[in-house]
Amino acid sequence: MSGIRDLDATIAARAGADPDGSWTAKLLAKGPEKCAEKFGEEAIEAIIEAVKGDRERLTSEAADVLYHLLVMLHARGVTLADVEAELDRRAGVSGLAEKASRSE
Ligand SMILES: N=c1c2ncn([C@@H]3O[C@H](COP(=O)(O)OP(=O)(O)OP(=O)(O)O)[C@@H](O)[C@H]3O)c2ncn1[C@@H]1O[C@H](COP(=O)(O)O)[C@@H](O)[C@H]1O
Repeated sequence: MSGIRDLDATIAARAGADPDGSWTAKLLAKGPEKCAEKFGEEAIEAIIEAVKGDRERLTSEAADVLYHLLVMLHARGVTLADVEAELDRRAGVSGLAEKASRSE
């Protein structure tokens, strides 16, 4: 998934760029709430394509979702490394076992 790391680095680099020349800079300049709103919109569009079963459209919307997720995380100072550390923490723990431990 080096593509995601490259994209994350691009987003970080664009953060201080001129909003007139970068969608990322423009979105970040609008604040974390707007970034979260856009992420929500893109997630809904992906849900619609998943329900419809359009593989090509779902792939495209999934790319939008990942991009907007990274922008939203950046807006709140959460790094991809933070998320990867959380994923690593969960690795090897069954989701069923984790759920059971929460309901005790
Ligand atoms: N992956 C993306 C990416 N995915 C989606 N988008 C943009 O996200 C926007 C969302 O589209 P919408 O139709 O929902 O938004 P809109 O209707 O144009 O805007 P609103 O009316 O909702 O405000 C579009 O303008 C897309 O171009 C992206 N913009 C940038 N990237 C990546 O970020 C890099 C840097 O981009 P810039 O910051 O623009 O230089 C690019 O090279 C890409 O790798």
